[in-house]
Amino acid sequence: MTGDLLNLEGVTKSYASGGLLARRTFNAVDGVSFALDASRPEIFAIIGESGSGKTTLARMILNMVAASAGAIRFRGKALATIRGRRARLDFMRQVQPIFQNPYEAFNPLKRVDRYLYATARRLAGVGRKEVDRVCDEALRKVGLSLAEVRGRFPHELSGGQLQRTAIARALISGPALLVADEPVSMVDASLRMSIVELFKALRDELGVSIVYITHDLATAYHISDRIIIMQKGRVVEGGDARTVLDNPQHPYSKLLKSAVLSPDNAGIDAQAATHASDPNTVPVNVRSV
Ligand SMILES: Nc1ncnc2c1ncn2[C@@H]1O[C@H](COP(=O)(O)OP(=O)(O)OP(=O)(O)O)[C@@H](O)[C@H]1O
Repeated sequence: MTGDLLNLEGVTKSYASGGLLARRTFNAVDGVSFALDASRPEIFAIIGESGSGKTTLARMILNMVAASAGAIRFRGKALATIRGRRARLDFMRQVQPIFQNPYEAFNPLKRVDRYLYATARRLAGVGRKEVDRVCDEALRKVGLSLAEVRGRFPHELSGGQLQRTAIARALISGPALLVADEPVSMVDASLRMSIVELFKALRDELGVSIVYITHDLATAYHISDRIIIMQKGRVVEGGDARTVLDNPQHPYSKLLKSAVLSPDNAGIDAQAATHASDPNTVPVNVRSV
């Protein structure tokens, strides 16, 4: 397929802040632009400290929150124009979320296979007789099987197994894009690399693109094709992951780099760079890098 899978142009999200008497607005996300090519599946990392706007951006890409300005297009269609149940379901089939905490994503009182079955039946429209096979296939793509998770409650699986199950669930509808918001930060450090390695396999074997949101530079360096670095809602630097992280230009990126680079350090985060702020930073259009 040619053209952009995902295209963001000047995407901004404003919120009100302050009390009634000192009301003002601030931009949680401020003029972010980038595009993913439909013909080249990739892992695109969005990196930044807490409060830099990553989750807000993810929620806009998932069409859970509307942008205040700018446009997000998926396969050429502006998300703002998606109306009605059918169009929403169609979008959800193609763009699936992976959330940070798998124990929050699954109700503790509900068996996890119920989620897989419901997704297969309702979202992917799988017939009753095919449900087991489809769920098993999705689980096998993440290194599990239906036999391993059938009848289990969330607490009966490890954090890593549960996050894999969440990824399997996201794969059932055959999405072209996964938006993974801090998908390994609640997973044991020893299992993180195996889950991010799984993203690489999904990219290479299934052709799925992944927006990987993280403050963990080690995993981002290890698996990403391209990255953007966000600070206070703005993109301060972006481009090829290795190029940016090997030779960062922005003071904030330089501090991030000084914190981590080895995959063995997969727990070090970006918070150390909190003070590398430069309020005069000009937003970067990643298309041009
Ligand atoms: N619904 C909202 N109303 C008001 N402010 C909000 C809302 N959602 C987010 N914010 C603010 O927007 C800014 C960006 O938040 P966001 O959660 O996107 O950052 P983040 O980079 O994902 O941080 P974290 O890693 O801690 O989740 C923060 O200052 C946050 O307080």
